[in-house]
Amino acid sequence: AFSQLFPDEYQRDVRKYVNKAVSYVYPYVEITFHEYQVDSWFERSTAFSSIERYLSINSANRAKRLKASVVKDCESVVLSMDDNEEVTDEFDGIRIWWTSSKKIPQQRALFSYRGAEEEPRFYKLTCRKEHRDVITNVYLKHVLDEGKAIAVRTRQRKLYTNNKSENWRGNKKIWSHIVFAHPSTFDTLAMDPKKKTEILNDLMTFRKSKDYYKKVGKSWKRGYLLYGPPGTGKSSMIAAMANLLEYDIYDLELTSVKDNTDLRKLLIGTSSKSIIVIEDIDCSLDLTGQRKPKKKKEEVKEDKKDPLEKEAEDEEDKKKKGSEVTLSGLLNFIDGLWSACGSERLIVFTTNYLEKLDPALIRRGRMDKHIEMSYCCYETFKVLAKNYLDLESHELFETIGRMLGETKMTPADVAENLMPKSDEENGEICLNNLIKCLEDAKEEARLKALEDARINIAEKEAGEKVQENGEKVQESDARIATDDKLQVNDAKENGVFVAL
Ligand SMILES: Nc1ncnc2c1ncn2[C@@H]1O[C@H](COP(=O)(O)OP(=O)(O)OP(=O)(O)O)[C@@H](O)[C@H]1O
Ligand SMILES: [Mg+2]
Repeated sequence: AFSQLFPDEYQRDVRKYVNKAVSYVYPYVEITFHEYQVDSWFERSTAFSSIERYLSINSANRAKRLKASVVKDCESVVLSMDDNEEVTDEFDGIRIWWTSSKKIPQQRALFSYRGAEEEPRFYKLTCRKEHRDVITNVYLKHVLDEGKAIAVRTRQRKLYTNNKSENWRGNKKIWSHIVFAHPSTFDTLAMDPKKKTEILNDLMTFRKSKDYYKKVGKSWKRGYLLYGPPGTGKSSMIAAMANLLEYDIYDLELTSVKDNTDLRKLLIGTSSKSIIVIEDIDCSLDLTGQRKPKKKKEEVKEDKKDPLEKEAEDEEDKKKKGSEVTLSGLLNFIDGLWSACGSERLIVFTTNYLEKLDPALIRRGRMDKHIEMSYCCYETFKVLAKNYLDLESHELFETIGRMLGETKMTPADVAENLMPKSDEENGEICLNNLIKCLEDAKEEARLKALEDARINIAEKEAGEKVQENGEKVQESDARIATDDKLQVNDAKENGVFVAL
C-alpha cells in the first residue's frame, strides 16, 4: 500500500520523515552489537563476546531460556541467553534492557563459510533517551571491561612453545600450545621465607602498577633472572609465578629461532598477561655476540676445497648451529622493540651459570630482579617437610638442619628423599632416609675434596722435578699419587695403552 500511495522517488524521503516523527515520540535509544563486524566475517567481534560474558553472569539467573556454548580452545561452558530473550540490567539506578536476536541474512553465500546452521546474532541494548550519555560513556565501558575480566577469570591458561622457524610456512602457527596445569605454587615452593615474600610482593606490585608504569614512562614489563644449580627450583618458580598471576607461559626455545627477525615475530605473537621464558640462556646462544674462531685444522682443510663444496658445508654449519639470534637481537627483544609491543609481560631467564652471562644482558632495567635459587637450607627443608610429610616439627629436624649447613644438597634431592616410597614408610623413616643420604653425601664430598687435593699436589710436583727429600711435601698421600702418575706416564710411553 505504501508503494502504491507514493511514487518511488518520494518513498525514501517519506520513510525518513516517518522515522524522524517516530523517534521524536519514541522515548528510547537502541544500540545493536553484531556478532560479526561488517569488514571481518570470520572474526567474532570482541565487544560481542564481552557482552555475552557480561550478560551470562549478570543475566543467567534472570533469563529463562539459556543457550550453552563451549568456547573454542578453552573447554569452559558459557551460558548466554537464548534468542529473543530479554533481560534487564541496572546501572546507577538506570534500567537497561538487553535482547538477543538472530539476523536473517539477505545474502546467504556470505555466511556459508561458517556453516549454514549458525546465523549471526546480535545484542540490542535499549535505554531511555535521557540516559543516553551515561550509557554510551560509562555503562558500555563497564560492560566491556567486566566482560574481559570474566574472560580472564574463567579462561584456561596455556603453555606455548615456539615452532621451528623453518616450519612456519603454510598454515603452521609460530606458537603451539597446550593447557597449562603445573601444580607448583608459592606455597609448595621451598625457599627462604623472607626471599619468598619479597618476590611475592614484587609480583603483586607489578600486577597492579599499570598506571605507575605509564606515569614514569616505562613499558609495563619486568625482567627476572633466576640462577642457581640444577634442581633448585627455577622452573618450579616460573610455574608458581604463572599460577599466582594467572598468566600464560611462552616457553621460548631460542635454538629453534632462525634469526633476529623471527625472534621479533615471535614476540609480537605473544599476548599480554604472560610470562616469556628463556631457559638455560647460557646454552641457548653464543652470548658474546661473536662467532667462535674456527679451529686451525679446519682452516687448513678449507683452503684446498672448491667453492661449491665450501658453500654446501657452510649451509650445513648453519643448520647445525640452528640459530643466528645474536646478543644484540636479544637485547632489542627485551628493551628496544620490546617496549613497543604489548604490555603486562614478565620475561624470565634461567641459567646455571650466572658468571657466563654478558653483563649487558643482566643489567638492571633489562633483568630487573636477580633471584638466586640455591642449595637446600634449613628453612627450605622445613617447607619441604611440611609439604611432603605434613610435618611441622620433629626431634630429627635439628640434626637435619645442622647437616644441611655442612653439606650441599639441592631441594630436588631432599624432596626425593622425603617422599615415602611405600605405604609402610612414615615421616620418621623418611627423615632418617634423608639423614642417611646426607651422611653419604658428606662422606662423598670429603673423599672428593681429598682426591682433588691429591691431584693438585701431584700435578704441582710433576711440574717441578721430584725432589728426593722435599721437606715441604706432606707425607704419603701425595707421594703415592705422584708415583701413580709416573707409572701411568711410563705405561703410555711403552705403548701399553695402544695395545689395549
Ligand atoms: N625450591 C623447591 N621447592 C620445591 N620443590 C623443589 C624445589 N627445588 C626443586 N624442587 C623439586 O625438584 C624438581 C626439579 O626442580 P626444578 O625443575 O624446578 O629445578 P631447576 O632449578 O629448574 O633445575 P634445572 O636447572 O635443571 O632446570 C621439581 O619438580 C620439584 O619437585
Ligand atoms: Mg629448570
